[in-house]
Amino acid sequence: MSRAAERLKLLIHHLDRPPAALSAAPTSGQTFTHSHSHQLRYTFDTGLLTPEQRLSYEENGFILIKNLVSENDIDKFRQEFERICRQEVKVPGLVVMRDVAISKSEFIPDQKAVSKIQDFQEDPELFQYCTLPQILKYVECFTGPNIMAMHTMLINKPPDAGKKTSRHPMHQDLHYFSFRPADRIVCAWTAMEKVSRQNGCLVVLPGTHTGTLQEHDYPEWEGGVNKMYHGVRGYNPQHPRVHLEMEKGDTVFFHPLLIHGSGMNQTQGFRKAISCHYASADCYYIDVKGTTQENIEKEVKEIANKKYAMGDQITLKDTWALRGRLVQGVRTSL
Ligand SMILES: CCCCCCCCCCCCCCCCCCCC(=O)SCCNC(=O)CCNC(=O)[C@H](O)C(C)(C)COP(=O)(O)OP(=O)(O)OC[C@H]1O[C@@H](n2cnc3c(N)ncnc32)[C@H](O)[C@@H]1OP(=O)(O)O
Ligand SMILES: Nc1ncnc2c1ncn2[C@@H]1O[C@H](COP(=O)(O)OP(=O)(O)OP(=O)(O)O)[C@@H](O)[C@H]1O
Ligand SMILES: O=C(O)CCC(=O)C(=O)O
Ligand SMILES: [Fe+2]
Ligand SMILES: [Mg+2]
Repeated sequence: MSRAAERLKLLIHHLDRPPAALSAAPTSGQTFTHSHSHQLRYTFDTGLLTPEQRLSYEENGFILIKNLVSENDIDKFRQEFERICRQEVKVPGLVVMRDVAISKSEFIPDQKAVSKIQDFQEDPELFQYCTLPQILKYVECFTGPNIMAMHTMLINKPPDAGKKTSRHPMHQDLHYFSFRPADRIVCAWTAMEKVSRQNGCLVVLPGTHTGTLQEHDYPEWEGGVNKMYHGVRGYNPQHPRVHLEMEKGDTVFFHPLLIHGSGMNQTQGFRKAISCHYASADCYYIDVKGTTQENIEKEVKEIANKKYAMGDQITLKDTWALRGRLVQGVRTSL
């Protein structure tokens, strides 16, 4: 038995009972409230993850799986993205974002102006990504069997226009989410081409998923910041960083409290990745009033109002309930 496997056995005890009732409103943000202090808190044994992989996720908050999505699938996603940019297909609910540095420019051809599309749950071609069986098999290790696709994104990080606006500040995705518990949420992020430090790969601070949700706000960057690109206020700059260089099809799964960002794209190409945030359907919504998430709720409300004239009654929770789609099991709560 390997060292990791032995350690795991020690840690587990009688583990792999299902997590403590998720829908019972907990008073703390923790899923497990047993007396055992050395339990695996972040993963389930479905027979897929090796002991080493489970330990690694428990300790680091992310796991990288090489070559998980086929070239053929990725090429299909790329083609659909290009059709959307050329406005050959119209997708209900889709949010299109352009980089702030070029948003006012008149000289950029259409398909190059799009830095990110969000909420493609109504595009059958792109949504296939969220239902890929090989992705869901991993997702289940973090969420359990009832799985909702909550947020979808295709990121087309543009060549930096010279103001460093192509960077994504260090943040925790949980800042945007009004559902819990955090441990039953996971992001799958797949490189659609080789991503390197040069074109702005993901940068993560391993282990930060064991902390709490931090206060987020716009970073004070001279060249400007994209809409809603909030960053963690005062994270420790000494914390070790890991640059996740990946090949086309490689997929990283990471915890929503993991502090991460992405660097400047210093190449002339548009660095592409596709991602989905999944949550256990057994999660529950929270009211973010009076929390550090009030600032993002306000912005989302403004955008939802501008786009759909939804009135002031809409909450962050409503926008998530509308966007979420069941991809496996039963829609129990979310
Ligand atoms: C059913 C309910 C649906 C609710 C919809 C709400 C959607 C919000 C999305 C919520 C995202 C949260 C999910 C996060 C989950 C994981 C974590 C991900 C972290 C992120 O990536 S968050 C960052 C992404 N943020 C966004 O995508 C924000 C949503 N984007 C937009 O609303 C629009 O793209 C935007 C930026 C407002 C542009 O609108 P649009 O009207 O299409 O653009 P115009 O050219 O007309 O410009 C209008 C105005 O905005 C300025 N502008 C344009 N682009 C940007 C930019 N990138 N940054 C800042 N400002 C921008 C532009 O200059 C214009 O300004 P004026 O002064 O001239 O009016
Ligand atoms: N001066 C800075 N202040 C705040 N955040 C930064 C700063 N520089 C980089 N970041 C953040 O760190 C992450 C990586 O950005 P950056 O482009 O600087 O890459 P890097 O990790 O420094 O790598 P390289 O040295 O290759 O540029 C991004 O999330 C970015 O927003
Ligand atoms: O730069 C990227 O591809 C990832 C950005 C990110 O972390 C996010 O949108 O939440
Ligand atoms: Fe993120
Ligand atoms: Mg740097």
